[in-house]
Amino acid sequence: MTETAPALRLDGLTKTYSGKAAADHVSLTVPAGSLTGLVGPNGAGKTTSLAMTVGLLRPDSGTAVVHGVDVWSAPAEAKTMLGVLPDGLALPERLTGGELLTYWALLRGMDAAVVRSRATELMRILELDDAEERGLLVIEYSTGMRKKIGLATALLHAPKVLVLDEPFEAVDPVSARVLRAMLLRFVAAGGSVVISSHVMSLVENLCDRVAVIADGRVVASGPLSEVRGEATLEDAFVRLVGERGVGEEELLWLAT
Ligand SMILES: Nc1ncnc2c1ncn2[C@@H]1O[C@H](COP(=O)(O)OP(=O)(O)OP(=O)(O)O)[C@@H](O)[C@H]1O
Repeated sequence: MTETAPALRLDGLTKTYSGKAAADHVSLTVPAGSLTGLVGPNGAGKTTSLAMTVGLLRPDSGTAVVHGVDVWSAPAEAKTMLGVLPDGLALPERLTGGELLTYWALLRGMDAAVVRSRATELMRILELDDAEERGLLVIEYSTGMRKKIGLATALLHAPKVLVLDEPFEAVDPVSARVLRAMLLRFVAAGGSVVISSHVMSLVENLCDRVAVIADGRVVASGPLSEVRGEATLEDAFVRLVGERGVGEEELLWLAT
């Protein structure tokens, strides 16, 4: 690990499905201590890029390096530094949240007492403690609760870099505030975060850097103020990715 290295350096990450590039030479630097928002239209390549970044999807070409460690040539070392919330996280469902966290952490070789105390604290802060007391299984969780337990698994081993695919999706406003505070605390303590999101106001309020991806390519990246300029992030986003309205002659049948 190199202390002066950026938290993440993506260089030319490319993934092609049936001749079409889902990610097309995606390059991005995430400075240590920053909170970066990754935004882009549906199907732009955000999930594909993040999955290649954290070692879940093998790139056709390109590299992903976390604090100087190549994710694909030194995966074990890289993954100790990464906390990941993947898209559509498949969780073992016949466990309570607490059991899931314990199982996850013991697989990572963590000390059982440390796991117990961190899991209890995380579940209390994320308001999953009540469900745990009732013995609720993850299969019985709501969508937002599943997102929260997924986040807890990402945080449990105290990573240096969090890569979170749509962490705020389906999370209620009170929990979203808690999550924001947790991420800001994480960054203040020297961690680095990348989140993907479709909620421009959230990215604008939370992130200090932003990357816009469209059609598999990074079309803008840098400090939030530079990417959005004088406009709002939403306006800058629409300008960068193109606008699509509903024509006067379209969907007329909806009004009949
Ligand atoms: N396993 C796959 N097989 C074939 N095509 C895929 C596969 N995974 C992703 N794609 C395609 O790659 C493109 C990028 O998908 P991706 O999920 O990365 O987009 P996204 O930006 O995360 O979208 P969203 O905002 O809707 O979640 C899409 O056209 C998608 O259909």
